[in-house]
Amino acid sequence: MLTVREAHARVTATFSALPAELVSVSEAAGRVLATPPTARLAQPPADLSAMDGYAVRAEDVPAAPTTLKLVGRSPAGGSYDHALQPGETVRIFTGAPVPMGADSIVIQEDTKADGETITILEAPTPGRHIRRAGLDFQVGDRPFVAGRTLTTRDIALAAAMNVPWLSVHRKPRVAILSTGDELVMPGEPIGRNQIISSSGIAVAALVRLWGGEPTLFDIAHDDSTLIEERIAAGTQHDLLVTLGGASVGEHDLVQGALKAQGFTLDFWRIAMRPGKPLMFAARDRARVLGLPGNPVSTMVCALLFLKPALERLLGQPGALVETVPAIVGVDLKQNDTREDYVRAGLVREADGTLTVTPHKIQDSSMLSVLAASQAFLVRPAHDPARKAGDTVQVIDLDGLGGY
Ligand SMILES: Nc1nc2c(c(=O)[nH]1)N[C@H]1C(S)=C(S)[C@@H](COP(=O)(O)OP(=O)(O)OC[C@H]3O[C@@H](n4cnc5c(N)ncnc54)[C@H](O)[C@@H]3O)O[C@H]1N2
Ligand code: MOO
Repeated sequence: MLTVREAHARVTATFSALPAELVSVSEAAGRVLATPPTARLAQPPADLSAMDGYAVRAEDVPAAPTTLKLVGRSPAGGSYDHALQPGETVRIFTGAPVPMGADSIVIQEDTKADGETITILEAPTPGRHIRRAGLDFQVGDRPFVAGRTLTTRDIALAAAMNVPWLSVHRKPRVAILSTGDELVMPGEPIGRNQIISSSGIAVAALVRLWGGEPTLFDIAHDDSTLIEERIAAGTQHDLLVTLGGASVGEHDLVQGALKAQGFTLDFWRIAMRPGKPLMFAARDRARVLGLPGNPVSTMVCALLFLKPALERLLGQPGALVETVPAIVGVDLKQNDTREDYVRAGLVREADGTLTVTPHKIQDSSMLSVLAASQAFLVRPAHDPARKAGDTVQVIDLDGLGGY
């Protein structure tokens, strides 16, 4: 059996960045940058006032109070186009250009206006309340790097840089195929021995969360011809994810169908729990990730293998999900030969340390336990027995942005 690390390395090695496309800056949040944009203007474009008040020459107001003559106005979006002369002041507003000759702004609270006579009540220091041209960014600045998943903060900056279009990687198109006679979609008529195909819905949501575009195929019942047809349709996508049918029972038909369609099975057994019957297969440019059917196994394997595969398609490194140290709350028995992803509660103590406590039941069919977990406690194969208080590694599920 392969280790998780070996399987991760083999999966990610076969994916590389999809081509770029242009999207409107207003649609670009959450997309992955292919080519970093360049600022097309400086911000601010000129020296601007940071306050509502009066533009002055500091040398005209060596001490307060001093009176100055009001000679004009500079509103945001307008300007006062004469040089300020000795003894003059201009009414100015936040975001408005500072008139030539002025070197400081006195806020209006520190002034008294009487017609065209303005009394300055606080002596300014040169440069006070002026934002210099290019303070935020200069023409030609490139504040982003390729491969960055654009946040709303990035979008604000790119828009301010006067970049209407951004070059991002095309979204990975992922087909999702659930197989099994027992499965129906939520809300459909359901037979006595049937269950809901929850995993297709969950994986489609994960694909969206991780930047891809899912297509949820109709459920394929346990019929090799039908499964083969769906697999053929799946090859039109960047990746086909199959759910279930990966194991060894005679109703587990996905492996056979993949072989019949000319796929080479790279591997189909991983030394992990849950998730042992994970499959990965390739044919030319087509890739199939076969996730095990038990719903918790599906979710664990999606995090470990599907997420990095999508990241690679998006021009990112596709590293294995990171673990962080935590203190285990109970004693743990020695682990066996499979790396364990134990569903667990996670509490952040007042001093910032994390305490992890495994749930009592670890059945890989139990979504209620998964949903009530904040962590996977990751136990390497052959991990020795642990005492309460020992340090272990965990995946912080609440830190995964909606997983
Ligand atoms: N003799 C053995 N039996 C099993 C082994 C084994 O090594 N030897 N492995 C077990 C493990 S571990 C897992 S995980 C499962 C995975 O098997 P499959 O990938 O073939 O999945 P299925 O048999 O089709 O289904 C398993 C289970 O999951 C439910 N399921 C399937 N698809 C969905 C879906 N889309 N949504 C919700 N639930 C789904 C299905 O109804 C079954 O209950 O095999 C063990 N057996
Ligand atoms: O590994 Mo299975 O995925 O134990 O349920």
